[in-house]
Amino acid sequence: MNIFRPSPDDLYSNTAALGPRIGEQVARLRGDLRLGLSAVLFDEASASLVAWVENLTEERLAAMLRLGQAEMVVTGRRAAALGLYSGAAPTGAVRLSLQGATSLADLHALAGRSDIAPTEAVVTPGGPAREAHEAAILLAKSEQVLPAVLVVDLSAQEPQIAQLGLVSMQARDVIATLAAEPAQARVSLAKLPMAVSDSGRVHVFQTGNSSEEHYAIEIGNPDLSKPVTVRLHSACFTGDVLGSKKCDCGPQLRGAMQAMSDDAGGVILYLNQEGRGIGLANKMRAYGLQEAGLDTVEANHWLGFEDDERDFRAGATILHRMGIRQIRLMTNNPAKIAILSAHGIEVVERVPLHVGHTDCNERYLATKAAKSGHLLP
Ligand SMILES: Nc1nc2c(ncn2[C@@H]2O[C@H](COP(=O)(O)OP(=O)(O)OP(=O)(O)O)[C@@H](O)[C@H]2O)c(=O)[nH]1
Ligand SMILES: [Zn+2]
Repeated sequence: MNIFRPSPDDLYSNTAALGPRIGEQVARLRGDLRLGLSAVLFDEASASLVAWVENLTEERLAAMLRLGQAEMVVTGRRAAALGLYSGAAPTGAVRLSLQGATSLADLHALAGRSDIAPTEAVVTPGGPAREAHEAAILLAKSEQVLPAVLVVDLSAQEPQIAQLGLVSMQARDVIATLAAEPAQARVSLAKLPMAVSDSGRVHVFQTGNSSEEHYAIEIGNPDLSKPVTVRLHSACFTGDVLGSKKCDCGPQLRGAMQAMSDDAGGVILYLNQEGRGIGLANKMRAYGLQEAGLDTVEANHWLGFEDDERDFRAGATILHRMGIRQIRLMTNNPAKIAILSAHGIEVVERVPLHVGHTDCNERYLATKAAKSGHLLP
């Protein structure tokens, strides 16, 4: 009789499969940093203890400061907003030396919290940013947290820190994982009668190793084998749900749905990239700054973000998964056409979508045309 007995090698590989893969380790890392825990990031020659300023508590800040000289790492955009560069802002992460005692309120103000009093704390540019610094900033952006990180070099204390159960990773692996386009798995699909059309279906896609979800909404019965009318829409809670007059999102969403229903149907890709990818909390901070006179792009920069932090590759991936190859794209944003085309979707036609202009969003739309390349009517 042939009895299967796993060899020691099989047993080892079976057990190894239970352990976290790199993408899963990054997911754990993001979870820990969001909780306000610190984590250890290794690069060429060093180990850095990193924590996001926005999520730090007084107690953990004090514990980090006791370990050694702490530095803050921000983006070039934020460093420029702090007045550290007169010319163009450097790209990527920038190290800042903290001079003297630094409280949590000081760090929050340096990070760009526009809702708290400005700080008297003095900062000066530090040495060149390392991979660990870049990784910590990318992680914060990926969780829609202000890109500002407290860092302590761990060269001396590494064995002591190893006892604490903090997540540790190679910075290079974090950077590579965050740059990769994650898989999109369709987890559910059901019919949904809507005001614009009795026939419609909602597909829910979940993104590998993160809590992100995107939706594809079929309006009517589009023939997916022919060029499909598609709207690649980014979530806007204030516009889509509240009917905000500060942007054109709500009217664009409803206008696209109506046009699809009036024609041969279509697909709305509703990507959860609130606030051009900076999240609702930061979008509201940006609105606060806009009340003080900044435009939509300047406000993003002031908070340390780029003009547009969205990754439209998810849109292309979802279209491929649905078997859609050719589209008529309803948009005024050439960047959307470029990314979809670069990822194997043929945009056979651009359908302009100029609706919802109000006195309140005149400056917003003019700024998008002037600075972000949006096409005018
Ligand atoms: N950061 C930031 N985001 C904003 C602001 N106003 C609107 N948004 C967001 O901007 C995004 C607009 O999305 P879309 O309408 O899909 O994109 P678009 O780039 O305008 O392109 P088209 O509408 O297709 O021409 C949404 O995620 C909104 O939440 C703002 O002042 N600041
Ligand atoms: Zn909006």
